Amino acid sequence: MTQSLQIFTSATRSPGISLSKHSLSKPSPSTAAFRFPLSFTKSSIRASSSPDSNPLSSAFTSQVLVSENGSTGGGGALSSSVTREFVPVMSDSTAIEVDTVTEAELKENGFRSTRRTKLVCTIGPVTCGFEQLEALAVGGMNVARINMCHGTRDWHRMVIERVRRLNEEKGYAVAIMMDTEGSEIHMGDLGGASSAKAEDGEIWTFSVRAFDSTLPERTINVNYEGFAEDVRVGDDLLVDGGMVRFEVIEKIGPDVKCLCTDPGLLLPRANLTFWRDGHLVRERNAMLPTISSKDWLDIDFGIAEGVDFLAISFVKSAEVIKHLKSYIAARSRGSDISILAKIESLDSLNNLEEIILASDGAMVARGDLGAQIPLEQVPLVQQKVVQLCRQLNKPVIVASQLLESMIEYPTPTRAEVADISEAVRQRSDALMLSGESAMGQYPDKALAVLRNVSLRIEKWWREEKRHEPMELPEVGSSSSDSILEEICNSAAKMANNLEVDAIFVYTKTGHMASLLSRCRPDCPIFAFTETTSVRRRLNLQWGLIPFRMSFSDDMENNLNKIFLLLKARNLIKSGDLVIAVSDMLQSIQVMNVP
Ligand SMILES: Nc1ncnc2c1ncn2[C@@H]1O[C@H](COP(=O)(O)OP(=O)(O)O)[C@@H](O)[C@H]1O
Ligand SMILES: C=C(OP(=O)(O)O)C(=O)O
Ligand SMILES: [K+]
Ligand SMILES: [Mg+2]
Repeated sequence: MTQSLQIFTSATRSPGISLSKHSLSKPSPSTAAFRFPLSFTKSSIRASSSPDSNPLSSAFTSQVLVSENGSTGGGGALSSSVTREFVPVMSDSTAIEVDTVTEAELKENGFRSTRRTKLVCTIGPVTCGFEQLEALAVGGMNVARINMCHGTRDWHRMVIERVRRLNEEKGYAVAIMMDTEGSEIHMGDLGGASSAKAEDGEIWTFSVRAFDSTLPERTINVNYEGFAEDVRVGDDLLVDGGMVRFEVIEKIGPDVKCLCTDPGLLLPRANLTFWRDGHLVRERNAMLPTISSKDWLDIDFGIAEGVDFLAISFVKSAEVIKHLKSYIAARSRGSDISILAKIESLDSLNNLEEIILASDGAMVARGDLGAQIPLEQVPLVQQKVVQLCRQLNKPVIVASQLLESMIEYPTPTRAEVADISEAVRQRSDALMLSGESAMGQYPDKALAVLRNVSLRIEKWWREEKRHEPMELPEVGSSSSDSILEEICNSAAKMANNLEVDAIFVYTKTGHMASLLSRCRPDCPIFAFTETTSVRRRLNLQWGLIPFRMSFSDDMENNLNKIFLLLKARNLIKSGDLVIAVSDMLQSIQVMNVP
């Protein structure tokens, strides 16, 4: 039986919202009398509905319209007049696109076991091959990140093409994130070396000179012309936020002589910050534009290549995000690139809420963040950003050094596992690998650690019923937004109380799926959407399993079709309990799969 709660609003919406009971299915005595007792248990619902009494079971003989391009359309799908274009739905299970890894996971272990936390992998020299990309996709990579700090545009184009091919040929929906270089101060390329070791007591030269051929020994190129002018003797120079530390001892024209005080490995294009009297010197950085001229060219490249996400480095204010959004809107109408703000500078912390509100999501970029604020504050900032993003309904990624030791070693440290657990426990949308997958020795093992720790913590969370209440303020401004939000909040609550197997959501733009994801329900959320790009973008959000298929405005049709398609692929079975919501119809339906 289908039990539905439908919300009717008057044409003007203003005179108030009336809640009313209504069934989309044939009226039956039980649905008409339906009230929602929250003490209902899953078994009591199961016991009260038998497949035979389900009006939906008649749909098994129905047929759907398949248009010339192979997509299905719903108009009149249940009508009995069958024309040449109609083909039986039972043979049309390919009309739904779902991630091959998720499909295998669902078949093997059922709904409860699917991973809710999404995984982002930075692609670099060790993972740019087709087979290596495929291995990451098999291992659960939801988003591939390319970092414009490194590599040529041709190299990035090649990676994008390979990910696309992987999606097309092998049925994945790996999204692509392009991360800008940003215009902070960083070192040059180390003359082609993959790293250089700086030892305690050594004197190194940091220079803004352009060296034509090979770099002199113990010399580092700096990208920022004002560098030699700005630093002072006695300043501390931190590479990558303190991985290696120098003290400025002498300035000679464009060269700055520095004494190594904390030895370590220098990596190409590593970030540089300088500190004076215990404070970050940032006057000059504040003058640098967030989006450099090179970044603008990279952004044009990203738009042309159709990347799904643009992650903007060193965001200082909401204005830069708004400016970028209008730039993209003007350049490519109808573009649906999501803009993620990287929270990695002091300025971003001062304008946090505005920045997140202006963006489509955020990244806690702990690498550079740890170079700008005392390290012991980084976990607090992480907690705050993750929480704020969820409240504002923006996906959030926790990034950098999650498994740093696995660049070199095949197993993580206990501390790294604890760090990942904490990010999962905070219920961040996604975790990210950087050097571990870009240039480490064990990219697949690192990904497996993220996957296994996520699964374990999520399972523990559900078993212990640890619903940490979080106030979810209204994010929309119109009354129809409020209705959608209430529907999602209620549907998620009902799903937990009734222990349903899955929530189904039909969403054109992905918005309603993200509102459900924000509630972090116990069960997975099957998000059905019509466009491939929305499907890829939903892949970054917690708990969503995005499917692509076409659907009509008729929810009953859509549900029938989905049940048939999913059953044909053994992804659901009769008796599974689902809640269905849609942004086309303001209703919540609870039903057993016929
Ligand atoms: N496209 C690339 N080409 C070469 N090396 C790369 C590439 N992307 C990443 N790497 C390597 O992986 C390391 C970690 O990547 P990431 O964290 O994204 O950059 P960064 O260390 O500059 O913040 C980089 O320092 C670099 O050595
Ligand atoms: C993710 C980060 O940015 P990038 O790797 O581009 O420096 C970071 O700083 O943590
Ligand atoms: K970057
Ligand atoms: Mg950074």
